[in-house]
Amino acid sequence: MVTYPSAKFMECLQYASFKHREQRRKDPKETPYVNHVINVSTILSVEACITDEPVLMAALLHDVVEDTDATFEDVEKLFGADVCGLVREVTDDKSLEKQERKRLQIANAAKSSCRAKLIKLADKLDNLRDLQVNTPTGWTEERREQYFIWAKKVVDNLRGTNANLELKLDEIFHQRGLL
Ligand SMILES: Nc1nc2c(ncn2[C@@H]2O[C@H](COP(=O)(O)OP(=O)(O)O)[C@@H](OP(=O)(O)OP(=O)(O)O)[C@H]2O)c(=O)[nH]1
Ligand SMILES: [Mn+2]
Repeated sequence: MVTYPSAKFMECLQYASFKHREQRRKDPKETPYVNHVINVSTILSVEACITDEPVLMAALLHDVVEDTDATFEDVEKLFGADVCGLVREVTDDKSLEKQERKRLQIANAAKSSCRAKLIKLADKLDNLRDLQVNTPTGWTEERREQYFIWAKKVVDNLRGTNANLELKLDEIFHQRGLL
């Protein structure tokens, strides 16, 4: 018998909330970081109607290796090779310089699998929704504007993946005068 949500999905949620427990977002209210990864998984489930469970799980884990002490080995052992492969695809190499990481996000977007592209689209949608209402602490207007411009370059390389998510992103780019 299949029951929803699955035990594996719940374990994923618990693991992500534990690993990100001390991190906060950069918004003035210092939202717990885990809210972002929950948003990304929820966008995929509710707004994009994705039922591919490893994708929804990888969405919960998409920043766990990049931003906590978790390793790909941990993720593979706990959640399997499929979920781990997706997390790998969406993880930036933090040892690289920021400019190079930003350049690689644009270049790698085009080469990603369809399932990884879904996660990246939802990730950017959540970050941009947040940026529409908040300026992260310490950011100038110019930096916020540059993020929208860069995010559009990433999204342009993710197109043809999910019409609904792309429409919602395009509404934001339109509002910012980028489309
Ligand atoms: N909009 C927004 N972003 C926040 C907030 N707190 C943290 N972030 C993260 O900040 C990143 C953008 O900041 P940058 O200065 O451009 O990049 P950096 O953190 O990698 O140095 C986003 O990462 P990214 O690489 O675009 O994506 P990802 O790391 O989420 O996968 C986003 O996840 C917040 O309150 N609002
Ligand atoms: Mn993210």
